[in-house]
Amino acid sequence: MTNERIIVPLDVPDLQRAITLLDRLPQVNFWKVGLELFTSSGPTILEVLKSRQKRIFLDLKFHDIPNTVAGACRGAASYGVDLLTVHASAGKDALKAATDAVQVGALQAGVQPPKLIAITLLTSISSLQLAKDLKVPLELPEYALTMALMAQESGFKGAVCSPQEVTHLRQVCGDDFLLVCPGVRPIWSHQADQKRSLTPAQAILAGANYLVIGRPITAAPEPELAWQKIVAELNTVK
Ligand SMILES: O=c1ccn([C@@H]2O[C@H](COP(=O)(O)O)[C@@H](O)[C@H]2O)c(=O)[nH]1
Repeated sequence: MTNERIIVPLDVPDLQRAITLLDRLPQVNFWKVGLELFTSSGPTILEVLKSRQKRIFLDLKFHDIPNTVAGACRGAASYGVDLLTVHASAGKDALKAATDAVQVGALQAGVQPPKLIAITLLTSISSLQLAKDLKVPLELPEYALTMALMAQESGFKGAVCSPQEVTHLRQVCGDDFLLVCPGVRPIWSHQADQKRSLTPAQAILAGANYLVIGRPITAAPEPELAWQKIVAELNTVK
C-alpha cells in the first residue's frame, strides 16, 4: 500500500506535541522518532506508538567507537522498533558490532530485532560540501555507494540515502537491500536544508522502499491535506 511507504518524522520538541501530531494524522502508519524528540522526552513515545499499533523508525544515527555503538544498539533493540540507524562512517568494526548487538538486545528483551539501516551521507550535504568542507576525495555517488556496500557487507539490511542515489545503489546492492530516502520534496514544498532531493513520485520510480517526508507534511497549514496530496502523487506511479 502506498501510505505504508511514507515515514513521517516526529521532529517536535516534546511528547505532547508528538501526540498532537499522531492524533491529527491517524492515517500515518509509520513514524520516525529522531534525535530531537528522543533527547527531550526519552523512550515514552515508543510506547505510545506501539499502543497505537504504529511502525517505528528509531533514527538515532549512532556514530561512535564499536563498543559504544554496540551498547547503544543493544539498548535500542530492546524497544522492539522496526528500523534503527547507525552512521556508516563509524566504520566496519562498529557496523559489525551493531549487527551482533541488535540480536543480543532483542533476544534479551524478547522482541524482534530492528532492521539496521546505515546512514550513507546526510541528505543535507551537497557534492561541493563533501569535497570542500569534509575533504572527501571521492565523487558523492561513489562515496554513498562505498558506505552502503560496507554496511551491506557488515550485515546491515539497508541504507539511508538521498533519492538521487537510489538508482545506482539499487543496481549494485540488489533488490533485497532496503533504501530509505529522506530529502523527498513535492514540487509545492520548500527545500529547506535538504540538498539532494527528488519528488515523491521520482523517488519511488527510482526504486526507494521508503520515503521519509517531514516538514512538507508536518509544517503544512493543513497536514492532512499535504499527506493526501502526496498519497495521490504516489498513486499515479503505482
Ligand atoms: O540523511 C538524512 C538522514 C536523516 N534525515 C532525517 O529525515 C527527516 C527529514 O525531514 P524533512 O522535514 O522532510 O526534511 C529528518 O527527521 C532528518 O533528521 C535526513 O533528513 N537526512
